[in-house]
Amino acid sequence: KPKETKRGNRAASHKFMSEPRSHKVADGSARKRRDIDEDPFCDLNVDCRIASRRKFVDGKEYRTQNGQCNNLGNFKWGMAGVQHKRLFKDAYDDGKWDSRTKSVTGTNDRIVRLPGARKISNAVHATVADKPPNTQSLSNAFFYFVQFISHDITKTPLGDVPADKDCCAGSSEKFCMPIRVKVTDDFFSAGDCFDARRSFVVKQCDSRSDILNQINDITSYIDGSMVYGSSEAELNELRSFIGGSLKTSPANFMPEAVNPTGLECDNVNHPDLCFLAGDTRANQHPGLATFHTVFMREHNRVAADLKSLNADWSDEKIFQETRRIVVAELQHITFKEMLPKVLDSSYVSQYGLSGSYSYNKSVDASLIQEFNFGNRYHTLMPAVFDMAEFVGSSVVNQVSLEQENVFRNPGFLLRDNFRGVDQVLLGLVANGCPFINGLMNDATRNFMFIDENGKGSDLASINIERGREWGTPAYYLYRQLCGGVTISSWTDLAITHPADVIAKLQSVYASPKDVDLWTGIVTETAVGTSISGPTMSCLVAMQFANLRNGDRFWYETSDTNLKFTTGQLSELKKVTLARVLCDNLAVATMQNDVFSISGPWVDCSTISGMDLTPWDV
Ligand code: HEM
Ligand SMILES: [Ca+2]
Repeated sequence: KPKETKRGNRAASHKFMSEPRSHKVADGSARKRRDIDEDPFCDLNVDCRIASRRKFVDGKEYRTQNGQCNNLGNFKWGMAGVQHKRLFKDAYDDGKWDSRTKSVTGTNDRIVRLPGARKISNAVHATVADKPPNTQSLSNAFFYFVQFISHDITKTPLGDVPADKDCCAGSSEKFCMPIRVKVTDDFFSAGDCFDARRSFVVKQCDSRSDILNQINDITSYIDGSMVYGSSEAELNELRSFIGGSLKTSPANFMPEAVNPTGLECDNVNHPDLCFLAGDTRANQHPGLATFHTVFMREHNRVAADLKSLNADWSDEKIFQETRRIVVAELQHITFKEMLPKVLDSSYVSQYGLSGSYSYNKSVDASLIQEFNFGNRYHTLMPAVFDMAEFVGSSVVNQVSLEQENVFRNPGFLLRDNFRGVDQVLLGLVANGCPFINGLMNDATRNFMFIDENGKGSDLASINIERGREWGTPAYYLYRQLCGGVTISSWTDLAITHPADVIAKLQSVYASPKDVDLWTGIVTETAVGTSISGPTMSCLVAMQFANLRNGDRFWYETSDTNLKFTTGQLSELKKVTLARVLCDNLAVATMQNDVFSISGPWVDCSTISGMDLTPWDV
């Protein structure tokens, strides 16, 4: 049973990020991140007409593992390892890579610096009491599923800092990004420091410039890369090579990692269990790890059914067909169940997220760096983590834990003789996530990833500093781009931000044009019953539209070589997350809509799902 501990006190200097894995360049070799600044993709020209660049099994085409040649004219669009795109020119101080630090109120002769990240975090994002529940009845299952899908889309690797170099002690290592606490507050003392690192970077391909850009470690397409990995090598570690299935550990859990380095399993209270998934962040939280477990099981469930329908299929054929089905389920659930709660229906229709699909080969699905901030829904983080069980016909919380004891602690899934995963899921569906506003609970603002001294870190400060070190321009430009609104005075924010928030922003920033993108968008008032303000909605909708329209393998494709049959597609469209959960967990009762806590709980047998008979070919 995992140990449960108490909150600790303050941080002095604390390493909280996982170690980077070596960056795999296109030729398959691995080089240390700190040695690279050329982008190996810039001069690479892959001709997608060559069959070996794509993936064929028995003459049928499937997605490549790293996303290569999804777009036949531009092999690297949406592929793992490619640069993030920018909507605007960078805002680096030197136009190349120096973090954005200057206020617009300064001049060349008299530079005014932006307020420190922790200062903004304290003034704008701090909660005095735990946040009230949201008014939309959104469940914690919603929160962790949004994270699960976000981990299909973006993962920005960090640069490497040698273990003997201490960024907080003033090391001049290239990728050091110490975030310093300048004034003593309720949790930290002046002089404390979050030992963060800058993201890994490569030179922009345009040879006239030395501008450095961040890259995506994973495929941006919604292709289940968090389940299957973003390279053949990662996938090979996960496959059993028997009957198309994925490896498991006892009681049908994900396999345990041989080498847990960099896999976010280092909670000081339970460091000895670490699952291996397609994404390195799977162990970050038991809620997230539960979805990883469910979709690994779903893969194996579907693979077993396909094998019994088609006894002559090879392991490879069953594997690829199953992956294709599971990816279709993920795409369907994301667009039919998740996005309508993330975005107001006006954005869903304006960006064509619900209409009929037609592939557009000129759409680049690679990650838009500003979406990365738009999609950091960290302000919805629940203060506590509940595990629940059925008692009679009601779901009752059994264990309630402080989040910081749960982070990076996947052992909860095995609790109670392996019933933990079911209890986590019931807890996620039965309990609501907090109100949507720019405030963060202490768990992520003060106690994230505590070390043995109970010392944690501040995700709000990190998100703000991350935007600056990426040279992401300030919020006001995106408000202009997305809403056509020019921000020149504080009152111009009144359309999007409540008065008390504007006052908080004004208490730290010298100008409304200084407001950092993440801070600006998470403090916007959400549109309708969604969880996103107008600028956030626009950034999120833009990326999801690209992920759909720019994906040649989208599950609704009508391409004769790639499409599902009409019978298959109509079965796939019956899938709901509730059904997937019923099929893969030891629960007999579920809500039809697991993203809402408003119920009712119904017998799993009444929740319809897909019938695989149309795959009997
Ligand atoms: C269990 C709760 C969560 C924890 C502990 C957590 C923690 C973190 C951390 C430590 C980072 C890296 C920050 C940086 O160095 O820049 C991060 C990034 C991110 N988070 Fe979360 N997060 C959580 C939930 C979520 C949720 C619900 C979403 C919703 C979509 C989300 C979206 C993102 C995104 C998009 C990034 C940037 C990913 C990248 O490209 O590297 N997170 N999160
Ligand atoms: Ca992906």
